[in-house]
Amino acid sequence: MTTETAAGGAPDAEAAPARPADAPPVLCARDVDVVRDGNPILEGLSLTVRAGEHWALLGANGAGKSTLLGLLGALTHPSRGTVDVLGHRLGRVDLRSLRTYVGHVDPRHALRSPLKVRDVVLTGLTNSIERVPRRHPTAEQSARADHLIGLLGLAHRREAAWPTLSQGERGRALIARALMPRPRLLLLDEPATGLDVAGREQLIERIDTLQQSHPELASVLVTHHLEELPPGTTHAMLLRGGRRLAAGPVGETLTGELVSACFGHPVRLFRDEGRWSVRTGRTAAAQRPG
Ligand SMILES: Nc1ncnc2c1ncn2[C@@H]1O[C@H](COP(=O)(O)OP(=O)(O)OP(=O)(O)O)[C@@H](O)[C@H]1O
Repeated sequence: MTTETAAGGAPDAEAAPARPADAPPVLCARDVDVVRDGNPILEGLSLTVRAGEHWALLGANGAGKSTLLGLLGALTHPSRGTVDVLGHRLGRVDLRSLRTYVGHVDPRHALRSPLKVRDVVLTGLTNSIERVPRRHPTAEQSARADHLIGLLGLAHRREAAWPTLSQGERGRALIARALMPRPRLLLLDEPATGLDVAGREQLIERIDTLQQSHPELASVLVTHHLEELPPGTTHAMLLRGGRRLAAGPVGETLTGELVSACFGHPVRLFRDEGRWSVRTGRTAAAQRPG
């Protein structure tokens, strides 16, 4: 059954079960500003992500989503405020060591050589694009790579060369790669961009399986499209102009009113079997019976 999500903040009956509020924070950003070339990109942002939570980061083009993801992934420092990843403060520890705890899936992965899927997944151990010469995986690491390839639905493509993969297969291979070092946090930057319907649905299905098989893993997924959110999404942050418009459990944040304000366009939200869909306010009103 499709239901319109609550406009005023009532919990959504289909929302994923809430995690205990005292689960340990995987990351904690407090009052963060990012300034680039004198321009404020993020202003006064705070966010706490706990083990087992799956956050959606939503906002229009230029809202600051990728910049925030770069901070959470220990790729950059804030200009003001603090970011703690698993209790380690950015600026006080080596960023490379922090990245071991964070799996960052970027669809713009710049691999040029024809590595096989299995070898691409194994580069997650060295956090490198290409294979590191003279580094050979252990039997346990190879077995883990095969396990993750199966989990992401790519067992039949294990020996395929990277350039022959479809975009959807590449996206799933990159998630398997990001999981190799057993991260506590998975960051997904617009993972469904450019996928056809089948590719998108396969991706969402695999993310769903992953969330169920790794209950302690936390994730933050950036997207412009609510249709791309996995049903296990527990929380959402809405960004507008580098500021936090709303953040919290999906039942409170993914409402027509807040999403309309986030994108600057009137929309209505519907939820069916855990998945969201959006229609512009006017169209949805015209289709209402009676
Ligand atoms: N190094 C930089 N110098 C100046 N401005 C920057 C820099 N990096 C990003 N910006 C600006 O900051 C704003 C936020 O960029 P960001 O890429 O984080 O947004 P986004 O929400 O991910 O956008 P999109 O949805 O289009 O990918 C944009 O206006 C962008 O032009």
